[in-house]
Amino acid sequence: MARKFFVGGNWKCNGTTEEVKKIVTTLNEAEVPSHDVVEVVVSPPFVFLTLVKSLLRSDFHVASQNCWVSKGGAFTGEVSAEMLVNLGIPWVIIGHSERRALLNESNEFVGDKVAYALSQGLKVIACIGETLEQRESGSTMAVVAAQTKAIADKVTNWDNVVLAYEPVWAIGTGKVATPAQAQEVHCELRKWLNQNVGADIAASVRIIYGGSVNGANCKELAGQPDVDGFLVGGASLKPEFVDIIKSATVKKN
Ligand SMILES: O=C[C@H](O)COP(=O)(O)O
Repeated sequence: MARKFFVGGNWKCNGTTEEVKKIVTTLNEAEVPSHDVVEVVVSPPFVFLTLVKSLLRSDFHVASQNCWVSKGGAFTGEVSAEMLVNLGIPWVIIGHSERRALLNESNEFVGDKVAYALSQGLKVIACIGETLEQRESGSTMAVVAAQTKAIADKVTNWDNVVLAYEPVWAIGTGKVATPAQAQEVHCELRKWLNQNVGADIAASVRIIYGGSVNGANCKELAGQPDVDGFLVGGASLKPEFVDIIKSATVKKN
């Protein structure tokens, strides 16, 4: 089954109203491959979600950067999956390494969040990835398999899940994984899904790469057979995000 290329832009905790409008204008004016070729989702901070949704071209979609693990209620500062659905926000990023590291989100908590968001009808970009120490000690696959298992334990239908492999050592550091490093982990993840979840799911789930992706390195990464797109941080705030979207055409060549 062909996996449609997916490009996500994670704006993280950045932007003013004016800056957000400027980024959206750039995206709206960009000539990019059609929606048949690439799916584009941008993820502004909560406070800008409705503004971006109202201004953004209709072939691109928006994602929240997080949501609460269960039904809303007395959880000060949190935003529930129900609220995102109510606002017409189709996607949510869950388990980003910044939340795992800074807010102590465990594998199990991330798995619960993914399952709850899916149960409410959201589509999920689920993030996994190893630290530099874990990579250097040779435990990359054990770490990402455990993170994926915590999701697989709670999820039966993977139709609305995109798996984002984001090695922590590559995030915001300018040290992008080499195409071979990315391909190796993506391929192993697909094998893990094949053995532990099912052949159809392994073949159809999109595994995207994140970590210092930019306009210069995206094409070579996109050329790897198991790299189905990107989750972009810093470069998604810049015009070069358009070049990253265009790298989807590498799959057609
Ligand atoms: O979610 C995106 C990743 O954290 C990558 O961020 P980056 O492109 O700034 O390295």
